[in-house]
Amino acid sequence: MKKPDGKVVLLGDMNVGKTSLLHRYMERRFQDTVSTVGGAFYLKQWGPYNISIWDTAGREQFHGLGSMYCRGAAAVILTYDVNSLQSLMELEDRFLALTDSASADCIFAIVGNKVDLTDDCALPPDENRPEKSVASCGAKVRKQVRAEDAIALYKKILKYKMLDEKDVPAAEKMCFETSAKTGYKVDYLFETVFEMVVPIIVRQKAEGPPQTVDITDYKPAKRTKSGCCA
Ligand SMILES: Nc1nc2c(ncn2[C@@H]2O[C@H](COP(=O)(O)OP(=O)(O)OP(=O)(O)O)[C@@H](O)[C@H]2O)c(=O)[nH]1
Ligand SMILES: [Mg+2]
Repeated sequence: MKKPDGKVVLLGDMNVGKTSLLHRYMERRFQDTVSTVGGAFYLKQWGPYNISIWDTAGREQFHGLGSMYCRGAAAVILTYDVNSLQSLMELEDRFLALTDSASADCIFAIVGNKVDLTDDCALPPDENRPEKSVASCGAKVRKQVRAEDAIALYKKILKYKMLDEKDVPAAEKMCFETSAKTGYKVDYLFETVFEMVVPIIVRQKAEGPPQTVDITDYKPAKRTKSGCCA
C-alpha cells in the first residue's frame, strides 16, 4: 500500500452524511450507508502526493477514537446537517477538542450537508445546480442552519486555536454547503481542501517524521542523592 503523505479527517455527529460525502467524492455515487464503526480511510492521489481521507464515526460510543484519528492531520472537515442546528452545536461542544492533536497549521473546513432537502430557491443559480422552479421548492423545508451560523463557528474555532483571522483562509472560503445525494459542491469541497493541504504536506515532509523515542534504548538515570535529604 502507498504511504500517505498527509491526512484529512472528517468529523461530525452521526447521520450528518460524512460517509456519504466520501462515497460521492471517491466512488462518484450516492448509496445506502450504515452508521460507521470506528473509522475507515480512502487514499487519494493529488498531484505527487497521497492524501489519506479519514471517515470517523459520529456515534458517541466511538468518541474516544476521534483525537487519535486527528493526530497530525493537515485538515479537518467539520460536518453538520443544514437541517439540524444541534449537529452544528455538537461540532463546538463535542468535536472541536478532538482536533487538539492535529498539526499546528491544520486547516479547518465547516460543511453543511443535505442541502438538497432544503428550500434553496433563494440561493443564486450555480453551474452545479440547475435553477429550480418556485413550485419545486414547495415540498422542501427551510434550512435550520444559516451560512452565518457556520461562519460564526469558524471564527470561534480561530479563537480556540488562538489564530489571527488575517493568517488563515477567510471564513467565507472555508464554510461550504453540500449535498452528497446530488453531488452539489462535493468536488469543490474536497479539491479546495486538497489544494490547501499541499503546503502543509510539503512542510511536514521537509521536517521529516515526528520525533519518536526508542524505548529499547532507554537507560534509567542513576539515582543521585538529593541534596536536601542526604
Ligand atoms: N437527502 C440527503 N440525505 C443524505 C445526504 N447525505 C447523507 N444522507 C443520508 O443521511 C443518512 C446518514 O448518512 P451517513 O453518510 O451514513 O452519515 P454519517 O455522518 O457517516 O453517520 P455516522 O457514520 O453514524 O457518523 C443516510 O441515510 C444517508 O443516505 C444528503 O446530502 N442528502
Ligand atoms: Mg459514517
